[in-house]
Amino acid sequence: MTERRRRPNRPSKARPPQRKANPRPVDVDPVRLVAVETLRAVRERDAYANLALPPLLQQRRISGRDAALATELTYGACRAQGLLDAVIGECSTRPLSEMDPKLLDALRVGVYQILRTRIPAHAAVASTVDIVRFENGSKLSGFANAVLRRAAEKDEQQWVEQIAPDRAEDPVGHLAMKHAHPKWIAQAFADALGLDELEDALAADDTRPAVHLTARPGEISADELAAITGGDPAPYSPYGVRLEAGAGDPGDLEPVQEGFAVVQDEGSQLVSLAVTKPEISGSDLRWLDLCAGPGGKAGLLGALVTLDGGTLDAVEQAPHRADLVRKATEGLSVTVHTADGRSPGLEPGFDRVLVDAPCTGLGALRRRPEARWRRQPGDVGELTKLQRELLISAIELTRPGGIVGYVVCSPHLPETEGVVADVVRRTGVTQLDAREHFPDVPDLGDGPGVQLWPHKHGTDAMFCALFRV
Ligand SMILES: C[S@@+](CC[C@H](N)C(=O)[O-])C[C@H]1O[C@@H](n2cnc3c(N)ncnc32)[C@H](O)[C@@H]1O
Repeated sequence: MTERRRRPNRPSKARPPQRKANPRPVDVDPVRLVAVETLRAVRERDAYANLALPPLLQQRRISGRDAALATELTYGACRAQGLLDAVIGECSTRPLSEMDPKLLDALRVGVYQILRTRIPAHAAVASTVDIVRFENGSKLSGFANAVLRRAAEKDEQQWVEQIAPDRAEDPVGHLAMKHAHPKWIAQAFADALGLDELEDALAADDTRPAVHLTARPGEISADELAAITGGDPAPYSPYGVRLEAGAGDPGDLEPVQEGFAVVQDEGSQLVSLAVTKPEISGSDLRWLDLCAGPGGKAGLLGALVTLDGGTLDAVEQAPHRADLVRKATEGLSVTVHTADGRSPGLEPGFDRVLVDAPCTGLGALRRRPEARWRRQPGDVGELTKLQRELLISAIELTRPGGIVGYVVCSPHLPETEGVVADVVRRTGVTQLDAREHFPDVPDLGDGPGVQLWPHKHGTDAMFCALFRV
C-alpha cells in the first residue's frame, strides 16, 4: 500500500497557521482520499464514478494495487450507499440531512471499509478520521471517530438484521437493504423475476462484471481474438470473447486499438444478432438502427450487412453521440443521421430495424456504481412514452414482412412487456417468439420476449422483443 503522505494544512494568507487548533500535522492516505474525492464529484457534479476516478488516479500517480484498492473503495461505497447511510444514521446523534456532505462522503468510504472489506476496523477508522481532520478540521474528526467506532461494533450481517425490515414480513424491503438497492428497483426485479431469484439478481449487481469483447465480423474470429487477448470465447455469441474481471484496460489491447474488436457486453451482441435472424422473403439489404449512439450495436449490424452487400442507416438524436457512431462504423456501409428517431425523415421500407431505446438502465447497474441511487421511479413514465413512440416509428419505417427488434437494457416491466403490449394493441403488429433467435441460450422463460440476466447469463439484463410487420 502507498506510504501515508504528510500533507500540511494550507497556510492562510492572513494569519500564520494556527498550531493550537490543529496541533498534529495531518496524515492522509492518498488512496482513500481519491475515493472520498470521487464520491464528492458524483454528489456535487453528477459525475460518473468510472469517469471521474481514472484521471484522479493518474494525477496523483496512484497505480497497481493502490489503484485497485481506490477503485474498490470508490465503486463499493457508491454501490452500497443506501446501506452505508442507514448504518451511519444509526450511529450518529444527528440526522444525515444535517450532516456536512463532505463529512458524509468520508464516512461512507470509512463505513464501507469496516463492513465490506478485510481492512482492519482500526485502520479504516484512523484513516477516515485523518481525512476528516484534513478536510473538515478537528471538531468534526471527533464526531467522525465516534460514528465509525460505533459502526465497527457490529458486522454487516448484524447491521442488516438491526436496520432492514423483517424478511418474513417484507422480503423485498429486507433484500433491498441487504444488497444495497433502492426498494423500488428491488421491487422492479421481483416483479420481472419472482421472489425466489431476487436475492441472486441483487447480489449479481454487486459483482464486478467481466469485460466482453466483440470480434468484428469479417476482420477477426472470436477464437483468434481469444487467443490474442488471453480471454475465452463467449458461451453464446459467436463473435464474443470474455476477459477475466480486472484484466486491465481493454482499450490497451491491440485488436481494440486497431478496430478489429470493441468492448461490448455479450447481451448487447445477442440482442443485435437476434434482429438479423428471423427469415424474411425478398430483399434483406436495407437495415436501420433507430437509436444508435454511441454505436456498439451499429458497429456489429453494420459489419454484418456490409459483408452481405447491404447498408445500415443509423439515427441518433444527440450530435456528440452521432459523432461516436460515425467513429464506431468507419469503413462500413453505414450512414449516420443526426435526427429524432420519431420522425427521422428517412424513406420507409427498411428490411430490418433495431430500436435500442433510451431506458432506465436498470439492467446494467453492475457497470455504473452510482446509477441505482440516481435513477428515480419518476423517470419511468417519460421514458416509456418515448419508448412507445420510437417503437411505433420503427414499425412505420419497416416494409411489410420486415423485422423490428425492440431492445432496452432494463428488466423493468413497464419498459419491457408494458411497452410491447401497448404497441401491439395500438398497431396490430405480430410479435414473434424471440427465444428461437437466441440459439443455445438457456433459461429464457416463457417468451415471447427474451429477458437476459446477469445472475443467469453473465450478461447485462437486456430485454428483446421481435416483431414481423
Ligand atoms: C440505449 S442508447 C443506444 C445504445 C446503442 N444502440 C449502442 O449499442 O451503442 C439510446 C440512444 O438513443 C438516443 N436517443 C434518445 N432519444 C432519441 C430519439 N428521440 N431519437 C433518436 N435517438 C434518441 C440517446 O441519445 C442514446 O444514445
